[in-house]
Amino acid sequence: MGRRTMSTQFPTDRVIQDFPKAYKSNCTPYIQEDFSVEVRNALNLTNPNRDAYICKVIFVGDISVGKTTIVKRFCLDNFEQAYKATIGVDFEIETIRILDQPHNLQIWDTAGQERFKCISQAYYRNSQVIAIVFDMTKPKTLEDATCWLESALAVNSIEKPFLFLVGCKCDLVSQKEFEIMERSGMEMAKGMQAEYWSVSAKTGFNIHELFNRIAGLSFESSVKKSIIESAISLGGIRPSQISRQIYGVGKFRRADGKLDSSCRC
Ligand SMILES: Nc1nc2c(ncn2[C@@H]2O[C@H](COP(=O)(O)OP(=O)(O)OP(=O)(O)O)[C@@H](O)[C@H]2O)c(=O)[nH]1
Repeated sequence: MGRRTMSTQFPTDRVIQDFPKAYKSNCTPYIQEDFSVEVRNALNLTNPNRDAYICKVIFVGDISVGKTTIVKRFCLDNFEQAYKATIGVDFEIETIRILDQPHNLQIWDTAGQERFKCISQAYYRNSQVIAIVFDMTKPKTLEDATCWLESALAVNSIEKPFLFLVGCKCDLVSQKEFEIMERSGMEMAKGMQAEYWSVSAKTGFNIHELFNRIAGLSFESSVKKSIIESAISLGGIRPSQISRQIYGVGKFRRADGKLDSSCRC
């Protein structure tokens, strides 16, 4: 289980005050650059002792691509060189303080082995964030990413989860290979309407940045959802008026800065 810390002793790497940025601004469908005014205003009115917002995050991808190692690097800050296959699923929970509110990331690390797929699929439901991991040294694992996305979406009850495509083990490739794989990964991510990240669980490159980004986007979405739910319960809004922007709906910004018309929304 991940590090649990009393709210008064939060480690600084678990505190977010500014909206976390994407790895590459031209490879994300989530174009928001700051917490919205409505979210900041709502938090000012929030009971400081309210329960933490909760976000379920699942990691999927081929066998041995680095899912467990990414999660362990973030939660425990360690790196295990020896490979131990995940049997079914593993679970970690990490609390991040965002704009002085606790936000719990429930992180589900699923098995890449085919024989465990039936078990792990049962845990895909209600995932606000789906992170599909591939191994930057193995192009086939990037090709398989769309299958992982389809199976994760097939059983997910959240209409528009945030999608991340994560290239792991970037410490093992040469600069040229890195550029080639990153370009392929970014193209794939764009087709999936996912945000792209290159990371190394060994060196720690981009690990905290990735999780902070996941936390920031999901927190904003959870607060907006609770604002709308309160408005519905007070009778000020009809369910049919609920904004489609609550979950991971977004637009791609093209290199020229314009919004891509191929977005899902
Ligand atoms: N050099 C390097 N090795 C890594 C990195 N990430 C993972 N590994 C190694 O790759 C192997 C597989 O990593 P895991 O995290 O167990 O892979 P997994 O995707 O969880 O695998 P399954 O449980 O079978 O689905 C291990 O030997 C790790 O040490 C990385 O960023 N760099």
